[in-house]
Amino acid sequence: DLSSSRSALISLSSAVGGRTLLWNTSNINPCSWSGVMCKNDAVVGLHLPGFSLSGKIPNGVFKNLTSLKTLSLRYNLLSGNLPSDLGSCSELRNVYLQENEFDGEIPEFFSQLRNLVRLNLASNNFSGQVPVSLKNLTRLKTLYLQDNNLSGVLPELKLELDQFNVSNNRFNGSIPVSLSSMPVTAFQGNKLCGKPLQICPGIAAGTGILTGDERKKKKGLSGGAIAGIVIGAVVAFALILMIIVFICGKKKTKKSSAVDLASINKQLGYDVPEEKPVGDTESGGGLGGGYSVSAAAAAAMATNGSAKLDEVGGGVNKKLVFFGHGVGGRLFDLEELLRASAEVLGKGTFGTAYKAVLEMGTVVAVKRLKDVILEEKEFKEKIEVVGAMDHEYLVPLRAYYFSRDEKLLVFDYMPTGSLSAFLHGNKGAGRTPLNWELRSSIALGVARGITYLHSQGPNFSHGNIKSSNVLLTKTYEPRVSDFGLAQLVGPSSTPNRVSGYRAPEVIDSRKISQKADVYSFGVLLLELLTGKAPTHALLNEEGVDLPRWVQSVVKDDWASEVFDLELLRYQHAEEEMVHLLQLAVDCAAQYPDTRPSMLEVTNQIEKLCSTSSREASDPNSTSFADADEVSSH
Ligand SMILES: Nc1ncnc2c1ncn2[C@@H]1O[C@H](COP(=O)(O)OP(=O)(O)OP(=O)(O)O)[C@@H](O)[C@H]1O
Repeated sequence: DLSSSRSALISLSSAVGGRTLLWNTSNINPCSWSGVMCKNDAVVGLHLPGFSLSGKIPNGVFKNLTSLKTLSLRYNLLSGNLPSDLGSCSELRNVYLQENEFDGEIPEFFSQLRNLVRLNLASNNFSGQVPVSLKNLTRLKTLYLQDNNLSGVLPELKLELDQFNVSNNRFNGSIPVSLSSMPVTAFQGNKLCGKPLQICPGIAAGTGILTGDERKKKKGLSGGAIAGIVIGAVVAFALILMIIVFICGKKKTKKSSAVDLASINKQLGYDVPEEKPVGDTESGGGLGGGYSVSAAAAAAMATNGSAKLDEVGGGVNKKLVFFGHGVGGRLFDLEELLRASAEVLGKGTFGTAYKAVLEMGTVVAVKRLKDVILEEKEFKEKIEVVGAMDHEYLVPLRAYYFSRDEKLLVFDYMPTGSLSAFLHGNKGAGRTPLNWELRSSIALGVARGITYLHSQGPNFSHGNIKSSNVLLTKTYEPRVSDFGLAQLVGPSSTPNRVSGYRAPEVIDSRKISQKADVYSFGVLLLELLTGKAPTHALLNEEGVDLPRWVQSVVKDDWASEVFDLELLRYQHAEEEMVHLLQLAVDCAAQYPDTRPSMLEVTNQIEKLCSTSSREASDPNSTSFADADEVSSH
């Protein structure tokens, strides 16, 4: 009953401390305490991830919490053995104990928790063997044991697991057949062999698989082993050869990208002297990346006047066509653009993007389009529509250039890079963490930008919404880029790789409906909340996309289990996070008709952001403890 659960939680709190010390224990109803979830007057969930808990969990806590369905104590500093009375929580479905310092063996009692679906014991100090009795857990879908000190042979559990990982332990022997379809990464960092890793030495074809123990008994090298070693040596040699070839190949491609802008000059009719790879010369513009146009090429261009330009494209006077007032109020000509020192920013679906630093320090991003199949007139019409878009949260297209051989687009340069790089790039020291306020304001800005595009008419859509197309200003304000480009290029350039953002109904990526944009935006929101890239290798190996992964976790668990680790410390905002998560899931609905419109989405995010800023500025809710109580309902 609730009162015994209450005293159990109080004894837990006094043993492990952390943020459970903020529990208002004078309140006789523990269901209002942060992280405690109740249903029908029973505690069914205990969610204390990243709560700064430390020390040992005393015995006797869990025998008074037998209705628990979910136990999440991940990312704490809990140590010692798991208390044996945890085995009495027979309703448990989800157990998240990863990233602690628990030690001892994996208790046998887990095998009595017949409802277990997810068991995550990763990144602890567990040792000993994996109990064979886990095979009784017929509902188990997730078994994560990586980064422990477990040893021995992996037992044949014969479970239908979706997620499995035992990497970085001390297991040996052969991998059981029922686990052979798991990815290689699930087993790395052990002394294991057999599918999906290399075949175990000493197995003659058809003789079946030996366990580690059996193999130890076999002395000497069998014919198979010798053959294995020989084949291994040959393969290793071939690999080294391939790596050498690959590295040489890479060097070459670097060289060619180094003079990309110079080669544009050539095509435009300039006399470009023999190119020198910039990596070898001094990069004149002083750009760290060093992909500058060689100084000699620039000099040659400077002496060649715009007369030469007239010859390109059949005598039509080709120049940069500007929209509005140029970049930072400055207009420049093609020559100046081509003279600029340039640095490759990256290759995208529609071509390569460069950063170009012009005279007087003006910086622009230039996109060199490939595979444009449109005639000039049609291209002009379409690009003028893009150029006419004018909104705070869009990256403005400043100018374009069209000739038979070259199509260039000039945008404002965004110094902080893309949201994608920020979310998934370097997470090390020196990086500004993306806190909840930043993430929600980025979500709002992007939503406003897309809503603006959609408001131009029913046929207006972005067509390629993803986190690498959300660029950030110095103050981390978002700017949506790349809108309308999918319509300019031929089918070969349309993003056909499984991107994770594309709505299921989309067949032709040049024709993306507004509702398909909404889907992509939903995936982008999920990415912001979970910190997981929709193209995340782990997700893909499991054949699950981000929306389905989130839905499965939310359905049989608590929504907050999906949030990015970095967001865990903003628990005062959990209610808003859960709201945004729900909105994201709605956007990424399977059927277009059930998705909200971008305008509705923007309105909802606006509401959500205004509540959180109101709370933050409300003097009555400044105390962390109070804020916490509010969010736990
Ligand atoms: N205006 C800009 N300012 C700063 N960086 C930019 C700008 N435009 C693009 N980039 C960066 O250049 C790189 C390549 O961009 P690009 O848009 O060509 O490809 P993408 O976004 O990866 O894919 P796609 O072509 O499908 O949109 C990206 O990393 C992007 O962050």
